[in-house]
Amino acid sequence: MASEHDTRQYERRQFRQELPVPMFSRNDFSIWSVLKNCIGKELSKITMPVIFNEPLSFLQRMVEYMEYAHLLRRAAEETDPICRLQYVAAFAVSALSSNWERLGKPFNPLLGETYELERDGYRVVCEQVSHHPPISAFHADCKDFIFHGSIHPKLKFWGKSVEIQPKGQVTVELPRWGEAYTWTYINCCVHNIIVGKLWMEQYGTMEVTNHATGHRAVLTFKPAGWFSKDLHRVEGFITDKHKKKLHFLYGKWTEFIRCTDIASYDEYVRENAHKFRHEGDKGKGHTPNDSPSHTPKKVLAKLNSLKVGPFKSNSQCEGSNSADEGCPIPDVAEGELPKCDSTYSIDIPNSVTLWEADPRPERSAEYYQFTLFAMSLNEMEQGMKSRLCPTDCRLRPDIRKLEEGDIDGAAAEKTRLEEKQRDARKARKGKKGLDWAPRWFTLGTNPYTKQEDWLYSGGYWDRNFSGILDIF
Ligand SMILES: CC(C)CCC[C@@H](C)[C@H]1CC[C@H]2[C@@H]3CC=C4C[C@@H](O)CC[C@]4(C)[C@H]3CC[C@]12C
Repeated sequence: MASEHDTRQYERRQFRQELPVPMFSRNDFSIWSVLKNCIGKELSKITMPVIFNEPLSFLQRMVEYMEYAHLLRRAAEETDPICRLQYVAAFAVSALSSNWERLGKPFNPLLGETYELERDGYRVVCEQVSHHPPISAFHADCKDFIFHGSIHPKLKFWGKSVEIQPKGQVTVELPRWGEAYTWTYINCCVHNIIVGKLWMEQYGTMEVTNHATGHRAVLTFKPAGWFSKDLHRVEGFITDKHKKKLHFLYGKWTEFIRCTDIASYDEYVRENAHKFRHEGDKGKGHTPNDSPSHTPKKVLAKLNSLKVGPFKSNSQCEGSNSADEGCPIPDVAEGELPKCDSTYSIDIPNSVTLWEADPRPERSAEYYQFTLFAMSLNEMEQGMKSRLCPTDCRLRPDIRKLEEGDIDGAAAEKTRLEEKQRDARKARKGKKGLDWAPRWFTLGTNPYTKQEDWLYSGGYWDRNFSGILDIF
């Protein structure tokens, strides 16, 4: 199939490859000194110094999901529902790849803030639909697919780590096939808040369901594990509606995802049982040979629970009030950055590569570890300013100032905007008929999952922006 050619048929504009100035070093600043009094709190309620921000709004960060949108177009081209699911699942994994090494905090969107992007034949519109709790909604469409969802990122600070549990769901619709796919977000955790180098991992189980056929891709994102053998690894199965396994998917969310048929997978496991373990190996008599004899009992118990099955996402965190108990990843020594064991690479015969991450731009480290796609998201393109909705993040002065390297200016603007938001809320309070409501989305029910969801009410692209509130 010709998906590469397909993307090429769309107008290829040249976007900026770098930000205006390199970022300020954060080496002289300690996150711990800011957060030490906030253990157990929701991070959305904590004001952090701008130095820990990246010059993007969370709405823009959310749109980074679209970096590999060509996979959805590719899915729509496939005539076999299993192939379509493979590409939708690959898209779901690819959407997380830009998070690798991205440890700056995006700006909290102001209530009513919006973001739009038109690229490669698709367009997307986002809106901050709620402030407390913070909820962001997005809706992307083109002739081949519709992709929409909402995120409420719950950030919990646990002392040594910050745990992020994004609530909400995403839906992909392929109109040509009358199909809808949905899945939910997995958790992520930022380590080494007190000492050492920050690092992030994403873990948990993601179920991509095709509601029309009952096919499912159940993907497990693994915690780093002992000696970081499983750092960034993802694997899982495609099953039919009777839960029969059809294909095996494996890879790393930072690099690639591959797919093989179940027969090749079974054979591979039989021949490589000593080095390749997965949830299905449970009880096959294999003992981990990498648990040092001096490992404390408590840690070993935890290790075993991680080794034998898909990681149970947040159960360890719930109801725990110990600061040390947050993210359940005890295996990497405190303060250390896990190194991936590169000799442990798997390549199963008869595999097809569904997705491969593009390398980061050369000077990415000087620019908040942005991908090329991220570099362009806050760009004010020619002729854009007059057409944009007045609530678009590109017009936010604090983000623009940070992008230009003016930390103090950014901090002052951020404070001003947050005060303005507070004043506006106070002014609305108690005044009948002045209740704030999102402009482009309404709270409804997702027709496929029957869950509460924010659905696009349409009209944004008519570009009639009269009566839009001034939030900046
Ligand atoms: C104290 C400092 C280090 C906090 C920094 C927090 C940063 C790294 C956090 C804040 C909000 C977080 C995001 C919240 C929600 C999502 C959606 C999910 O599908 C992928 C991860 C992603 C995109 C998170 C990535 C990490 C993130 C950007």
